[in-house]
Amino acid sequence: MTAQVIDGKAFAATVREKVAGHVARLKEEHGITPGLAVVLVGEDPASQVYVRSKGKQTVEAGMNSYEHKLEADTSEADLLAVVDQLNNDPNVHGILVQLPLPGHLNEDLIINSIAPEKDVDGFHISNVGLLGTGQKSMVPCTPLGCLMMLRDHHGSLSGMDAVVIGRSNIVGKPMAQLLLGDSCTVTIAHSRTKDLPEVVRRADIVVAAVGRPEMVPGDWIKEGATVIDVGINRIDAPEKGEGKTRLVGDVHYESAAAVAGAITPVPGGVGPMTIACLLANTVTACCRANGLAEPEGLTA
Ligand SMILES: NC(=O)C1=CN([C@@H]2O[C@H](COP(=O)(O)OP(=O)(O)OC[C@H]3O[C@@H](n4cnc5c(N)ncnc54)[C@H](OP(=O)(O)O)[C@@H]3O)[C@@H](O)[C@H]2O)C=CC1
Ligand SMILES: Nc1nc(=O)c2c([nH]1)NC[C@@H]1CN(c3ccc(C(=O)N[C@@H](CCC(=O)O)C(=O)O)cc3)C=[N+]21
Repeated sequence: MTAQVIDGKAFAATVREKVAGHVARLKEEHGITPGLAVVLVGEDPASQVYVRSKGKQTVEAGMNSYEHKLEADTSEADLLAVVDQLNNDPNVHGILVQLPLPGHLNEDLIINSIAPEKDVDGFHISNVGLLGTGQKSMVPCTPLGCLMMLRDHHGSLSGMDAVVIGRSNIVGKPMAQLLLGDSCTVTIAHSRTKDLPEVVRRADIVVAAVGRPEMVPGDWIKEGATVIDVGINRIDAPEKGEGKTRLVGDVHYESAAAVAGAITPVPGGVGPMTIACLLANTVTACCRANGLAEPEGLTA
């Protein structure tokens, strides 16, 4: 079998189009422009690339983008003050503090200082609790993007065996909650899991969010399974020339695509969906803030 490629890049473009449509309507009918503020502390080059691309897509969707770039040695008090100012700014409907933060800053403290209704990452403990209890919340962008692709491919996920590799707060755990919400039988695997290959072989749906380049080979994948590769790993690519690099996922694409029923590529899979869902969450937050009906199909 050769897997169907799930084109996250194309799917993300359709999500962004829907977002842009809602933004246009909010402007015309209500005179409101949704705004997204992104806070970047320090100069991590990968983070700078993401932040730039988020800002560009925010503006392309017709929304306002506010970028706050702070020095790497910014104090916790100063960062909290920036978040507080954004919490109180009526033009800002979504706030994202780019992670990871420099080591001297307490990530939990900073994330939990964001007003939950503006927490478009869905990382605030209130949103985590709401998601865990099946209540309306802000849903983390990366797992939301994965869920949208899975629903689009399968229709119903009910009764499917899903294995999520990785238990981080930003990907693995919320992904497992969403799959459970769609009535999958969910296993969360991690670095202490015994016989990971056997666990993964049971899965109808595999979500790999490990951060280890090409760790999951094709012979761990059940014939016909759907593989969602969250990993974004930059590795050396001497074949492209000296000092060149390329992006790979956490799944060994070639061998997995030979047995899977469907698979997301890297790049062009989960990454673009993450940003599209960030824009979607911003529109959702803006509608909720203004007591307006929120767009359908843009959240879980
Ligand atoms: N496409 C996108 O938009 C995004 C992509 N990413 C990418 O997704 C990947 C995961 O990110 P994130 O969740 O933040 O990463 P973390 O490092 O926070 O978590 C990694 C998880 O993988 C587990 N793990 C590590 N090694 C193994 C192993 N050998 N076997 C089984 N499990 C293992 C860890 O287990 P333990 O808990 O036991 O240590 C941990 O739970 C990264 O490549 C990241 O770049 C992340 C966010 C967004
Ligand atoms: N508060 C916070 N929220 C995040 O959502 C968040 C974060 N911090 N920190 C970093 C991770 C990573 N992340 C990505 C988003 C898009 C791509 C993406 O669009 N990737 C492209 C390729 C980009 C490239 O070429 O480098 C693709 O996969 O096709 C990747 C990774 C969001 N993150």
